[in-house]
Amino acid sequence: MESIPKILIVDDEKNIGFLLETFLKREGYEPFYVSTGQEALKIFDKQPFDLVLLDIKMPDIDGIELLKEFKRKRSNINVIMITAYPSIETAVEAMREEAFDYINKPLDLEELKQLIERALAREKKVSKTKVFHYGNIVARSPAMLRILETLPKIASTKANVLIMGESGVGKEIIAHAIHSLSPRSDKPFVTVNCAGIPETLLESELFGYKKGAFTGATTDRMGLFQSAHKGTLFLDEIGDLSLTLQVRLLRVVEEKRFKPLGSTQEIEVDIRLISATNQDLEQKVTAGQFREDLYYRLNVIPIRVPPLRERKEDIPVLVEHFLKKYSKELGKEVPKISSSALSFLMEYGFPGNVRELEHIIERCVALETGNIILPESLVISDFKKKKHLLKEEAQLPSEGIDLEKKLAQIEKGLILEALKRSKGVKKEAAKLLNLSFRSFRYKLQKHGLNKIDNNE
Ligand SMILES: Nc1ncnc2c1ncn2[C@@H]1O[C@H](COP(=O)(O)OP(=O)(O)OP(=O)(O)O)[C@@H](O)[C@H]1O
Repeated sequence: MESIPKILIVDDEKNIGFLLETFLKREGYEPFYVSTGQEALKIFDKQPFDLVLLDIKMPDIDGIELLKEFKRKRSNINVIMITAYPSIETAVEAMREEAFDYINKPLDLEELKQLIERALAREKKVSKTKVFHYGNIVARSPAMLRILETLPKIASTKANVLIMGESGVGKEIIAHAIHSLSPRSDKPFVTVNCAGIPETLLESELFGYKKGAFTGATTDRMGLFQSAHKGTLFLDEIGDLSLTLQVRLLRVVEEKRFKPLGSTQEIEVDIRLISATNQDLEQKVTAGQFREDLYYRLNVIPIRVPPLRERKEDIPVLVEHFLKKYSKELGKEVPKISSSALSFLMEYGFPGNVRELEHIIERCVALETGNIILPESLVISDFKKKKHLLKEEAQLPSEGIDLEKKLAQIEKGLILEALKRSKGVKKEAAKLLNLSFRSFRYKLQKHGLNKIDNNE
């Protein structure tokens, strides 16, 4: 079933806003009108709009600034600019900031209708290969897109969510997105890591204590349950929670109230619980290590995040995302990744999932001096790399291969890499490959690369 396209209208002239709202409803869309830039930014974070109609002249935030902000938040959002003062400069600027198009006031509704249809058709065309940007989350794999598309709906309910997946797949970032999309977004998002904290400490962290509850409790302390009141509590590594704490947690989940340690008074809380685990909780339930009743209470909406090796389409977009992120942080120009380095990453198994990829790219950006990332810049533990390369070298598909062709491909790849690294200086490229200039030139010819217009 196709959903009705949601369109955000941003215009300080209320009569135009209402006119557009009525018009779009009549055309079968779901419009949402706001009259200020501030409101627009707020609502944009909460709803998955398909298109934005944006007035270029806004009193509180300039339309172009808003456009930039929308694009920063979701680079693939289609925005049509509305302008009362047609000027080449503003139109050019809007297009430079990647607005879909612009339309002049007084509005020609027929023209607008066609523009909207074109913009939405483009959205549909690219949706199969689109890169999803939500806040800090980027994804392209169908598996992740399916998960991300459900988040606004999940966020609009109060149901508890259990996110399952290996370490580093992005469970916390998803939990955070659910919170930001929810009506609780302006209330706290509190994270608790249930692993590695001794039971008694975790208990006092979660529930807080009264002064004198135990030796060392010199003042009252508010627990995390209370800090998350009206907001979201994210319980990471829930599988590590002791059976005693599971009982206490179950009570809070069921009764929405609890007593801090040493207190006789109950505190009522209104929290949405999102839990995460990298363990097989069902198996823990069977083994008697996790309470079944608690499991069902926490797992009202399950989200299973696949490991990165099962959604390789995400690797290139994540690489690009992290390259930009860390170049910006370090004040460097964004480097490009060579095709050989990218293919290495595409083949790699990422036992540490997205976190591992993020660290690899962070290190690369920090250490890289050139503007192209080569396979050797990827600091993956040597052991893993060697094992991986050996596997690569020894791979022979069951149907066999055309050895000559394969070797020629490898040769061409290495020649291109050498040329890149030597910035096109052929003599240096030849040196990198331990070839005489003559045989290097011969090989360029053989691979049809002799047209490369570079200095020798
Ligand atoms: N789709 C994504 N887009 C951008 N960044 C991501 C994505 N997925 C994960 N990350 C980044 O990878 C790192 C690990 O993600 P996160 O902490 O959410 O994983 P996790 O599954 O909760 O890990 P753990 O089980 O170890 O707690 C974070 O820095 C996060 O920002």
